[in-house]
Amino acid sequence: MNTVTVALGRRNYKIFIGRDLLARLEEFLPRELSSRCLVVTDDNVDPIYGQRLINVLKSLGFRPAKVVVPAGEASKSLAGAEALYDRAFEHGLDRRSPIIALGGGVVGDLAGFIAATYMRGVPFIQIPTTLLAQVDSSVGGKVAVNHPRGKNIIGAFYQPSAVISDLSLLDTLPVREMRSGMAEVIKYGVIWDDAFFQYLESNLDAAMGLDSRVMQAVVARCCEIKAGIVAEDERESGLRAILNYGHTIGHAVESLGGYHLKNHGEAVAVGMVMEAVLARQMGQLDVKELERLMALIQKVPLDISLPGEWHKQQAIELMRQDKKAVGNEMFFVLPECIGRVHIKKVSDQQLDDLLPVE
Ligand SMILES: NC(=O)c1ccc[n+]([C@@H]2O[C@H](COP(=O)([O-])OP(=O)(O)OC[C@H]3O[C@@H](n4cnc5c(N)ncnc54)[C@H](O)[C@@H]3O)[C@@H](O)[C@H]2O)c1
Ligand SMILES: O=C(O)C(=O)C[C@@H](O)[C@H](O)[C@H](O)COP(=O)(O)O
Ligand SMILES: [Zn+2]
Repeated sequence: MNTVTVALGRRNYKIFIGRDLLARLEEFLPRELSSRCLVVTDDNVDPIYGQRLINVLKSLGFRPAKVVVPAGEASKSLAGAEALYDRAFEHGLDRRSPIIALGGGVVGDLAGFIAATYMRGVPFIQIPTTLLAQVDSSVGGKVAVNHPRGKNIIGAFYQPSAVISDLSLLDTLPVREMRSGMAEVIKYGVIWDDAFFQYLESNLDAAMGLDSRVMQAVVARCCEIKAGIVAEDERESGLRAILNYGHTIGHAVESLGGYHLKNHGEAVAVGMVMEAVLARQMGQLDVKELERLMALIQKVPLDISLPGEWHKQQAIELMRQDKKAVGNEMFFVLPECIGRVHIKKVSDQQLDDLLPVE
């Protein structure tokens, strides 16, 4: 097992990474929790792991209630949140009652939003069940629901008390979701660590085949990188924005595809390639580095074509709502080489030159 600490002073917490951790839950939970707790999961994960978690919690003396939301991005909404508040009240949760997210990034972001706001904050435990959630969304405290006009618009920075990344939960993950998670894995190589990118170039097949040693190394390295960045800039006043590489375009692609033509990781893969092409057009990225990125993404394989529902002007409007934008000015995370990115203002003309019409 690996343990990674997110160093935030009194709000320090640990990420536990290994196989078969669910059965050892007691070792990882913080002390002084109330017995009543709320498990949030979705209707794909619940039939596979829901009852197992409930049984473990009961064996530890907890009195768990469970909310099962429909799988998919639509559950990450204010309406979805309201149902969870109701359940929290009905079950008599108090300020020491943990909210436990058992699922992918959708469940984690939604449950975290409830934990941040119910009674102005209750303990939050992440048990991520997708690769994407284990390497990214369960770490760092960005919790949110979507607004019809934009993704993650209503949210908070609210850190979990512990993250339990049980790698054996990935055994049942559909291959499409493995590939999607791999996009965010590749992101860490581009923004921070060429050696890790090289490791992926050599070990991608083993990772996709869920080789235990490789998967352990991959999830641990991603968490280490994210933990370091979040510890330095928890609320994204500077450095943390590099975690948003691929997302300015990616979020627009995800939204234009109605959140189903491309899921989050698939859209981020498109965004990473297009933002690398933008860096290249601006004379900042060597063509060989762009080719390395495209080769690794295609090896996953992830499809880097735009969704059928692509409309250039709508995409630009969506990009203007990006949280890195200041007034009318748009900022992008652009690679200089594999392992190093910087944040750069991009003009309307530069964006117009990059994006295809249809
Ligand atoms: N907070 C953050 O820092 C952060 C970072 C990255 C992404 N996100 C958000 O995360 C979301 C995407 O997360 P995701 O890719 O995990 O998607 P997801 O939560 O929708 O899960 C993907 C699919 O896999 C299923 N699933 C989950 N675990 C499974 C398992 N072990 N076995 C079988 N099926 C399983 C789910 O039911 C779902 O159908 C987006 O909303 C994105 O905005 C947040
Ligand atoms: O943790 C971060 O910071 C990230 O940006 C990680 C991203 O992968 C993630 O998709 C995040 O939810 C995007 O946040 P947003 O601020 O662009 O909504
Ligand atoms: Zn992301």
